[in-house]
Amino acid sequence: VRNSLISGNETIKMALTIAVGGRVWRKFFKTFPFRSNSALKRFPTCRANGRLYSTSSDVVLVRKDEESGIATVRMNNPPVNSLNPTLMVALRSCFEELEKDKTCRALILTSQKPKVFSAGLDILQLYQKSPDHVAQFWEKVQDMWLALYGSRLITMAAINGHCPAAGCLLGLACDYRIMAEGNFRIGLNETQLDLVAPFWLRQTMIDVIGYRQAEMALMIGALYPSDKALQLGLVDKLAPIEDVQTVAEEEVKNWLKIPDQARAITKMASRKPLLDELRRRKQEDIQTFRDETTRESVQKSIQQYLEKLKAKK
Ligand SMILES: CC/C=C\C/C=C\C/C=C\C=C\CC(=O)SCCNC(=O)CCNC(=O)[C@H](O)C(C)(C)COP(=O)(O)OP(=O)(O)OC[C@H]1O[C@@H](n2cnc3c(N)ncnc32)[C@H](O)[C@@H]1OP(=O)(O)O
Repeated sequence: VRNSLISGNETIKMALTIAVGGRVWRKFFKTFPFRSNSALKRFPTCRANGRLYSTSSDVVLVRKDEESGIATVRMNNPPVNSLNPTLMVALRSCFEELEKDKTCRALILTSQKPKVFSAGLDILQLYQKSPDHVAQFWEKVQDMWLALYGSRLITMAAINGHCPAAGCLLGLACDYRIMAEGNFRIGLNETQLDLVAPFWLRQTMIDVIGYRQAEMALMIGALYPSDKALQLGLVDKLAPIEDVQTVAEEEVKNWLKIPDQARAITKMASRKPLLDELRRRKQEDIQTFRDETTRESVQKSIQQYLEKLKAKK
C-alpha cells in the first residue's frame, strides 16, 4: 500500500483541483476528507482565537498568533502528559478545530511542562480494564493520530523533554521534530511492555528513519537519547531545552514561505495511502489491540512495568 503512493484517478483529481483556481480548497478537501463533521460535534471544542485558550478540561492549551497563523498547542496533563481519554479527545478536537480555521497555517505541538513531552499512553487505562474500555481507548488513539497525521497544516513537534511510546507516535505524526538536547529519550518502546506497535505506527517509523533502523528500534523497543535520535533522523534538529519553542517558531516561519496549497497537496499525496489503510482497517486494528492488551501474559507485563515505574522513586 505504501509503495503504490497514489492512484491514477487521484492524480487526475489532484491535477483538476490545481486547475480550477478559486474553488481549489473546496475540491481539495473533497479529494482528501481529513475528518468527519459528525465526529466534531461529539467532542469538546477548543477555539483558537488569538489569546491563550484552554479546552473545558484545561488539558490542552492553545495560543494562536493571528498575524502569522501559527498555533501553539501545549499538552497540560501533569505530571507527565500521559495520554488518557480526556487528553486524547481534547487533542483531537483541537487539531480538528485548527484544521477548520482558515486563518491557521501551522501548529506547534509541545508540552506545558518542560522535561516531559509525553509519557505515552496512560498505562493505567490498559491495566485490569474491560475489553470494551480498552477498545474505546484505542479508538481515541487512532482518531487523535488520524487528525494530526492527516492535517493540511504545517505540523511541528517541539519535543521539550522525554518522548517515549505514544509520545513518539505524536512526534512522528508531525512534519518536523525539534528535540531538547540533553538526557531526554525518545522512541517506540512498546515491546518492553509486551505490546506490539500497530502497522500504521510501524510504517511511520519506517518512513521517518528507514526500514533497517526502524525494524531494529521496534524489535528492541529502543529509547534513544536526543543526540542519537538526531543521528538516526528520528528528530530533525536539537536545541537547548529553553530554546525548543523559539527554534520551532523559526523553522515554521521558513516553511510558511512555501505556498500552502502545493505543500499540503504534496503532503497528502504521500500520507493518503496510510490514512486510508487505517480508516479501512480501523475495526480490525481495535480488535487486535483489545485482544492483545487484555491477554493474561500482557497484563502481567503491564503490571510489572507499573511496579518498575513506582519503584523508581
Ligand atoms: C493493533 C495494535 C496492537 C497492539 C498495539 C499495542 C501498542 C501499540 C501502540 C502504541 C502503544 C503505546 C504504548 C504506550 O504508550 S504505553 C506507555 C509507555 N510509556 C513509557 O514507557 C514511559 C513511562 N514513564 C517514564 O518513563 C517516566 O515517567 C518519564 C521518563 C516519562 C518521566 O519521568 P519522571 O521521573 O519525570 O516521572 P515519574 O516519576 O516516572 O512519573 C510521575 C508519575 O507518573 C506516572 N507515569 C509515568 N508514565 C506513565 C504512563 N505512561 N502512564 C501512566 N502513569 C505514568 C508514574 O508512575 C508516576 O506516578 P506516581 O507519582 O508514582 O503516582
